[in-house]
Amino acid sequence: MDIQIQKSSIDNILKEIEITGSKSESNRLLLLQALYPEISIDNLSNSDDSVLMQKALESKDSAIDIHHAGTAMRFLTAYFSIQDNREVVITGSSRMKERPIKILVDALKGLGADIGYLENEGFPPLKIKGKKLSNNKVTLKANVSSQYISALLLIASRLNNGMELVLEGKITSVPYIKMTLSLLDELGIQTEFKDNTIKVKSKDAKLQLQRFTVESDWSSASYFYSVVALSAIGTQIKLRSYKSNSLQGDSVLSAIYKQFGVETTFENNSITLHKSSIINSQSRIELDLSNAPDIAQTISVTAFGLGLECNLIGLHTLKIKETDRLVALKTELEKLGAQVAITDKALQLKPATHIKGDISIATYNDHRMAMAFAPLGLKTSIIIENADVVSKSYPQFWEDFKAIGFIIK
Ligand SMILES: O=C(O)C1=C[C@@H](OP(=O)(O)O)[C@@H](O)[C@H](O)C1
Ligand SMILES: C=C(OP(=O)(O)O)C(=O)O
Repeated sequence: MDIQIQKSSIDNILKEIEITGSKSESNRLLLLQALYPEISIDNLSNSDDSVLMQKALESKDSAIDIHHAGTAMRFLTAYFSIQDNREVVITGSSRMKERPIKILVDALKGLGADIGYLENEGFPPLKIKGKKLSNNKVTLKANVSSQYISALLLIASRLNNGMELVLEGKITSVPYIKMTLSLLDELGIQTEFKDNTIKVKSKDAKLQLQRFTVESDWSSASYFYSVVALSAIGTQIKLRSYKSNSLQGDSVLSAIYKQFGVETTFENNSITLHKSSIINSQSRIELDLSNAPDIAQTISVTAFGLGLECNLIGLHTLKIKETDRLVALKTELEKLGAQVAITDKALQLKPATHIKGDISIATYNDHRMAMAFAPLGLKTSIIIENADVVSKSYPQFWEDFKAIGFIIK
């Protein structure tokens, strides 16, 4: 379903939105809950990816289809590798079959796992024969996706001798690794991350009953940051339920969006975003997003909407996400009149003086393409193709967008 967003504006009355739980925290906690049933989880994400993760963990089938859910694919590969005497085929969407998994599979095989490729070497679908893993030390490349590392860490405490991971190369998406380690620490699983080595102690005993409340999703909050940045001075939106000491790396939004004139106030488990200043059109946005890749699309579109120059680096993981996000961003921003240059890891946007109207934005089965471009409805009338892709991480997105004042047909 395509939708049309008419040129809209947000009034000055404070709007409040409750955003679903973090997809990253939820998918980790679901896997940990399968390993340690003493865990209970509040404010679980209602995203497609978390629903698919939960169903896969509950399923007794020998065939699992994880659709577009990358973290779920990687985490479940590790999980099924240690399910003794169970054989599973895990597959996904056609895009999932193009998203590399060899680094993780090689690491698991190094630990003793039995995993085979059913189509192309290095890519899903995989056939996994679960067994007890005999080794505990493995070396892997850390500059392609942190999801491989988190997948290993999540099962590490269930191995007889724990796990020692030696990470090669520049470690990417580090906050996601730290999130995994923090959750293990909260469970009383001992971990150590020093230089390029991570150690996790084995924990076979039962845990004390543990109740976790998932913080709301910061990547989803980015679209409201963009809305406030593109709105008039005085515009405010309140988002629940967030905290200042987040486990999510995308909470860096509160610092980044100051450059777009948006101030963030933390109070009683919520954040209020407030457009407090107009940004000089000569200013330039320069960011390294290797620790926060999921907000690259939002930031590029905000900068374009404000007519600012923007240079983003550290984008090397974007090519293997739901789509090649670098190419998708360039193609769709240029339809609107932008001038964009990309490499395999960087994006440069020239300051724009005009935004074309009634342009139809393709979304490439990527939720973040749909949500990142939507705030441009404050500047022009825009069409978002296959708008229901948002359900991958944020099923209520369009309802919430209407609730803050967007006119959607
Ligand atoms: O571990 C996680 O929950 C995630 C890690 C990141 O992936 P990469 O490490 O591949 O960049 C991020 O892009 C993804 O949306 C979620
Ligand atoms: C990259 C993402 O998800 P995944 O890798 O889990 O498919 C995302 O949500 O932006």
